[in-house]
Amino acid sequence: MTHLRLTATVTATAPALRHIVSNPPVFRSSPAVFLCAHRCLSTSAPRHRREVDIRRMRERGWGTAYKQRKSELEPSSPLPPLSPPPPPPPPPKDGETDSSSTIPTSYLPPPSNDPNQRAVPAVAPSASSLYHATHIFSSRPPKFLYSAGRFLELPRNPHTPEVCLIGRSNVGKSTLINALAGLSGSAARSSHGLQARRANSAITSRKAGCTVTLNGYGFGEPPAAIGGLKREQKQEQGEEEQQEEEEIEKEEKEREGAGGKAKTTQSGKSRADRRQEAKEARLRDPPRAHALVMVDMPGYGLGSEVAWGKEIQKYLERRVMLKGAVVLIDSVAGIKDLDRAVFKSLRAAGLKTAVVLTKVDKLIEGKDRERAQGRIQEVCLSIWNELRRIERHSETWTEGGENGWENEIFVTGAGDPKNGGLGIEEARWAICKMAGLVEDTREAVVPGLEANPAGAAPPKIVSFDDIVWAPAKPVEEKTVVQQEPEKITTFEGLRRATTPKQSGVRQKRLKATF
Ligand SMILES: Nc1nc2c(ncn2[C@@H]2O[C@H](COP(=O)(O)OP(=O)(O)OP(=O)(O)O)[C@@H](O)[C@H]2O)c(=O)[nH]1
Ligand SMILES: [Mg+2]
Repeated sequence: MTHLRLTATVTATAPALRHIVSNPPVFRSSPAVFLCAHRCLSTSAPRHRREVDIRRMRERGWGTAYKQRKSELEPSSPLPPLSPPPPPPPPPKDGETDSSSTIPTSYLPPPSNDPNQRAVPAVAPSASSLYHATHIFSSRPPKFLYSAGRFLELPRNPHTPEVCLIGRSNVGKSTLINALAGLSGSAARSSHGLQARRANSAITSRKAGCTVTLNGYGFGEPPAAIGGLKREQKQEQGEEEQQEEEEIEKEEKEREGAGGKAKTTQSGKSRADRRQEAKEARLRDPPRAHALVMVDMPGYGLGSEVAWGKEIQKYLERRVMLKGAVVLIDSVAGIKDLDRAVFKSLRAAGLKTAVVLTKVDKLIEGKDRERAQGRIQEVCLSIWNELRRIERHSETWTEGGENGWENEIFVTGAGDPKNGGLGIEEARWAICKMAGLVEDTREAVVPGLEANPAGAAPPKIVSFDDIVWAPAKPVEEKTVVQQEPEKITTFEGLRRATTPKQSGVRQKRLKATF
């Protein structure tokens, strides 16, 4: 009786549940609802658990929240369309200030001639590419694929791009995986035990050394051309293969009957043998089921083991579909010796590398925006300095190189209980870009130079014949008189003034043509 009632409840609510699960950003404000919906849909969850979940969701008024959202979004489709991108979140009301929203989520190195040498906030990716990346991560719940203690225990992956998260123990790798999957701050960080495994989430812990194996998680739908073939297409493909095999068998029988030998290749195998091998390989490797595989690694440092390091090294060097590594650095602790060693390993493996700062919410908490940003910029600068130093010993692992390191550093607060989700959309985008799933369509902008200053009229385009040429100006000689040196009041200022560049007592005559 209970079973029947439960089945009926789940069936009746399934479209709504699926809608909630496929729209995590929309339901981010109600993480409990999202988690419960996620668990209810998971067939592996025990019956009593699902019933409790549904009851809890009702208590939390999920029905009202769902109905409101449903009327705002497209009612018939379980997934929102890919374009146009969703509207940006509404601006905060007067008096309601959210410090995290004002912190830029990615930084670029300063130009070499910048005297301040401060990290420069990067231009945000386009709304549609951000949306595309979010769609890959949250169009359906993640799937826990494997847990391998050794490199040789890893299942084969001949087709799906893989990106791994690597960092010191307790830096927040597993929490970031959960946040990428759409869990809000507190749900992402308090994902423990069997319950987390059942919900296909990564297990997190306050204790260092929680993750001890390489754990793979599948995200998103596979592209239709590779893994997501429709049933008719698959049937057609199967029929063609069968026909071909039959023809080969027939040919060989005829040859054998005529006293000839079966046609063999240089390796001594007949075409039929090779075809058989290929068929077996196809059966061994299931078709592509995801757009992307994320691998959560055991952390290095506190609570780690030497053997893990060896297996990770093998993984970085030999995994065929590994498209890149995301190195996580704790924004409070900054870069450490072990991180430097890992950058060197990535250089040796010739692997594309990106850096993500974690736990930025801790920096923001209780500090004003300027101070928090100053600290973030400091950490970014120390990371770039380190990367540039390590890069000197390689010709290929270079700044911005195809198999080098990304100079854009992303900042996140994946486990922030208050403002969970800080920088997560951008981190998703960076990972998808690494895996070749989205493109960077941003134009390179020189910091400090706006492409089109606000209020300026766009330039008028005229034909070549209509161009009115200005009369040539006579070349004039200009005397540039340098300003009087400023008054030195500090010891630091005195030291600077003694350098030949800034002494500034001589007048220079410069000949300039305009
Ligand atoms: N405040 C805050 N805490 C975080 C954040 N990310 C992770 N944490 C906390 O940091 C601790 C470690 O997080 P994990 O995700 O388990 O770290 P890990 O890197 O997977 O650790 P290992 O598996 O031991 O290597 C947990 O207590 C999290 O709650 C964050 O963005 N903000
Ligand atoms: Mg972990």
